[in-house]
Amino acid sequence: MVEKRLPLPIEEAVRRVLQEMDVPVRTESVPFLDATQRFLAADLVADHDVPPFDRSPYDGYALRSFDTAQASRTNPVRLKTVGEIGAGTVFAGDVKAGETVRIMTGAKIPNGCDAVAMLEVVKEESDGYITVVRPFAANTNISFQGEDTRKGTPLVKKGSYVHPGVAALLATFGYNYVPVAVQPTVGILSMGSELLEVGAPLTPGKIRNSNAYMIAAQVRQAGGQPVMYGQLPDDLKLCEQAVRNMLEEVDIVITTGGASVGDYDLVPQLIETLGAKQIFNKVAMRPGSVTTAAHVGGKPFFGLSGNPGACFVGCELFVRPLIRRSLQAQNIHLKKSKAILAVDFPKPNPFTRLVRGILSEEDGIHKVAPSGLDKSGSVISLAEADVLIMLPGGTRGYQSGMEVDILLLGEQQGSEWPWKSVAVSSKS
Ligand SMILES: Nc1nc2c(c(=O)[nH]1)N[C@H]1C(S)=C(S)[C@@H](COP(=O)(O)OP(=O)(O)OC[C@H]3O[C@@H](n4cnc5c(N)ncnc54)[C@H](O)[C@@H]3O)O[C@H]1N2
Ligand code: MOO
Ligand SMILES: [Mg+2]
Repeated sequence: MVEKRLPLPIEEAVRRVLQEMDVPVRTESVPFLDATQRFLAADLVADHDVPPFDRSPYDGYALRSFDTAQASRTNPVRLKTVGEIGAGTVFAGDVKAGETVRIMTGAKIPNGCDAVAMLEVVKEESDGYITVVRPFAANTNISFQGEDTRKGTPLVKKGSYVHPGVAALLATFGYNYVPVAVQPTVGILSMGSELLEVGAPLTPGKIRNSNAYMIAAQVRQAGGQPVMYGQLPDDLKLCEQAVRNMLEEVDIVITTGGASVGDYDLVPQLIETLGAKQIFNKVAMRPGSVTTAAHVGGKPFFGLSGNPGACFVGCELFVRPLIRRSLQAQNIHLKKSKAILAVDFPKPNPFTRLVRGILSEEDGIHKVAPSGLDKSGSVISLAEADVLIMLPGGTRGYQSGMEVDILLLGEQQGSEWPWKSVAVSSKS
């Protein structure tokens, strides 16, 4: 008789992973370019005003507004050009009454000037003077020191993802080296006698090991460092030794395959021989119901399903938040949003379904539809999926036009806790 497993609601399973497992938070300082797509390990606070000086937003002439107060078509005002400055050059001295400085975008406003006239609105004379035929109020066309931000302003929080905008701020404030969270190492082992190396030709009964590379990409996207432990046949001794090594060497251990109840499914035996503390071995979700989570002395061990769809979902739901937490990210879970179902799901399912889906927009309405064959064992539908459509388990199906929750894939902002409003069934 096969062991009866007790399925945990997804919310509870995620909660227990975060409660009972830990990945240490470590920080390091890395050269700037290595910090992009990493997570900041310190708050970024402006240590100077931006811009750091009053500057011209246009190519033109810096002048004293007072000089132009009476200027008009019938009363043109002539100003003497006493200098020329481009960005990076500072005009030495003070600009006096009746004088102007030719100034380019980004150059510091010369002392004495309080306005800039764009090149297009002045007449340049051949005798070194310009003529203006309208007044320029004080402060016209000036980008003021500190208008972007003031010294001392908190700008980006510790745990933020270093996207291009954050990179711009880091450079602005002189971060040659950037304090970032150390990427936790995640060991990945594929178990299965049917598995071929990626480079091997197909032979009868065998398939290529796609899960390991999928997980590696997911780990990278989450902010971790994948460590490849290859693939092994369904042999307890070999797999046990490999997992023991992984437990010594990496922060998080992942196996894929053999998580179910079959003759060659080794995860249950591995849990026993390793003396691991099992957190769950069944979750009330499809795919991914056979996901196993355990820890050995606190070190996380995930036995993800061999079915690619189930393996993918298990990694996104359980591994990703652990990685993100060790990076001190603010929102460690997939971002939740809402969309309108574009197809029917008439068959009720006792477990919550997480359907690989494509998000699209039509007349301002966001719609979701499956990205392909939605079987746990299908791999092709993963390629185009940009969301997981959440269909809570229960006794009813879902119809096109209904609003449903979705989890966005490959998105950096994340959700604090996307599970609250999702009803899940605990029926096995
Ligand atoms: N009697 C039952 N059978 C099954 C149950 C069950 O509850 N009772 N659960 C089903 C569910 S749900 C899933 S999901 C799968 C889980 O299977 P395992 O985690 O044990 O994985 P395997 O048996 O090793 O392989 C399943 C499937 O996936 C392919 N696979 C395995 N590894 C890889 C890899 N690295 N890359 C690509 N594909 C992989 C493998 O060839 C199999 O086709 O169990 C159901 N059965
Ligand atoms: O774990 Mo299985 O994926 O429910 O399909
Ligand atoms: Mg199996």
